[in-house]
Amino acid sequence: MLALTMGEPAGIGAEIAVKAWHALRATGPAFLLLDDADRIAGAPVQRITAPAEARFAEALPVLHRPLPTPATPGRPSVATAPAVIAAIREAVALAQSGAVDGVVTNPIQKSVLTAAGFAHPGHTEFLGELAGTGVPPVMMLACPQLRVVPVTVHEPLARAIARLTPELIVEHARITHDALVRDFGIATPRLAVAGLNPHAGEAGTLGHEDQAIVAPAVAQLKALGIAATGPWPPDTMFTAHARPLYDAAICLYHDQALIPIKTLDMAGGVNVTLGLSIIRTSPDHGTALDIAGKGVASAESLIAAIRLAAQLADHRRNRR
Ligand SMILES: NC(=O)C1=CN([C@@H]2O[C@H](COP(=O)(O)OP(=O)(O)OC[C@H]3O[C@@H](n4cnc5c(N)ncnc54)[C@H](O)[C@@H]3O)[C@@H](O)[C@H]2O)C=CC1
Ligand SMILES: NCC(=O)COP(=O)(O)O
Repeated sequence: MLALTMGEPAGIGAEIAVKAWHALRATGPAFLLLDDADRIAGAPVQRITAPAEARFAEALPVLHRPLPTPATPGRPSVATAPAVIAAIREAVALAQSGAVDGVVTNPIQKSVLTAAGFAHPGHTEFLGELAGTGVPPVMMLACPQLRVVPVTVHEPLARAIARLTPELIVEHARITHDALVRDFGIATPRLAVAGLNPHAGEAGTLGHEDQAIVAPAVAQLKALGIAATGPWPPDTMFTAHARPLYDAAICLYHDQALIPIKTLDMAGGVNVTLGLSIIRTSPDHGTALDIAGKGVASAESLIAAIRLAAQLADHRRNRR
């Protein structure tokens, strides 16, 4: 059993949760939804007070957490932000207590939570606070053809580049390596570290960072016994020819990682947080306010996130 959070109530979260229930009710993985049960349409709802009560094949189990004000599709409100945040907290607590196997989060409207006083750029950092393990929480996006890990995430590009150090790259690569072994069942993960500049700096003629920052990070990783390579020229490392040569690409900034995976497989991509004491996945897309309430949202990425969370939880359990 997994716990699925409501996400932004004015977005597509409830709609794709219902679609995911229809797709998975016969086969699983089973999940419960933390949301206002009164606003769930399109599926039979079972109001539960604890995960163990859920009869997933019969109805969508909902831990009823009423919203203070009805949500209007496409128009997020700061009034619902406390409920959105509380659902994440509660899902994490359920996972920490062992009542559920992991957490799947529906997308949040970050600007609205920020306006309501939420101090984190996104789930990843909040989850690091709630369920950290002494290492930074690391974002991975995964689809069948590719796994990417951005070393810097939600910050202006100029600042992200200024923050790059060999230590930061090594730290993210080590956490990725350990998660690939522990949760993904890959015995000897191969990591490809992206370059920053065109042609990975063209021997220093197109920027110094590849030689000064990325290459030393790769050397440190090799010295640690990790099968790391790079810096890879960023424009060719995501081709069909290159992808089979590594298990995860360590990328230097948000869009270097997310553009290739969303272009390859927006529907099947899953966001996974590495370095937590619990399992957490999420669809790779956002709140899709432009289509909220129209009934046209795809639940494919959410379904992939639910399936992957169950697989990761199984791997972790079996390694104990
Ligand atoms: N894990 C999370 O909580 C995430 C939250 N966000 C947040 O979502 C908000 C909106 O972000 P955007 O950049 O506009 O990205 P978005 O993914 O919400 O939307 C981009 C485009 O993709 C479409 N789209 C997204 N999901 C879809 C689905 N399931 N089915 C069909 N079409 C879909 C939308 O209609 C839109 O045209 C922002 O506040 C952002 O921070 C974005 C990504 C992840
Ligand atoms: N662009 C990816 C993203 O926004 C995911 O953020 P998070 O809420 O999972 O930290």
